[in-house]
Amino acid sequence: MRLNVAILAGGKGSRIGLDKGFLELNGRMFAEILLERFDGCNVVFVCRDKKQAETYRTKFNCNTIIDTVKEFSPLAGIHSALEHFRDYVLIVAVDMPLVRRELAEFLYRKARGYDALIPRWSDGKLEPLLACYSYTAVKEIEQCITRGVRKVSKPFENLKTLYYPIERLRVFDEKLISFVNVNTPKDLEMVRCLSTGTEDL
Ligand SMILES: Nc1nc2c(ncn2[C@@H]2O[C@H](COP(=O)(O)OP(=O)(O)OP(=O)(O)O)[C@@H](O)[C@H]2O)c(=O)[nH]1
Repeated sequence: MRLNVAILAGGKGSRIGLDKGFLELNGRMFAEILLERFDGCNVVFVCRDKKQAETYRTKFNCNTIIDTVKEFSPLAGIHSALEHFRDYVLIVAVDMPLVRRELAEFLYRKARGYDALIPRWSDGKLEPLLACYSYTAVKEIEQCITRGVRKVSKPFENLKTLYYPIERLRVFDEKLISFVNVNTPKDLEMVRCLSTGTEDL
């Protein structure tokens, strides 16, 4: 399936002190790993500004777009991605290098007919940065941005959203490592351990 994939890379990475796309796992940068993982898909990196986009294009030979609203939140990146594709978009954070392609493809297929599909843990916690959004959500997102609402999941409270139980995704990813994201040096160590012995990483 030819997915539309938008990789959010516009964060500051202040807790780890580096653009998270440049972090390395088994000698490859996260951005490279994700580009390869979604080989054959329509992939864009959503960057915070022209300078970052230029760096990504030079370093990774990839397509880039820029946040519609500067220094807002990942919601601006999602908005920008929807305006770019004007269709369904799988959103992946650049700090999730262990995402499984099969799981992502399932989310993309399952989102048909909804404004959004957001994976949800049994305790209610959401994973809006490994989720699928429809262009039909764009107006609601704009309204939130205009009101200064930065919370990514907020616009979807008023839309036709499928909150998909994450436990059911174990068929694609037994340990659910797809959802592990790297914020700190300790997280990076954990991801390096998890990737040991994992196929295709
Ligand atoms: N395009 C875009 N991506 C963002 C923005 N803010 C965060 N992200 C991305 O969203 C994901 C989660 O970001 P966070 O971990 O919450 O924030 P961060 O700024 O990357 O890191 P910290 O500065 O340590 O909080 C990462 O992939 C970021 O690159 C934004 O304003 N625009």
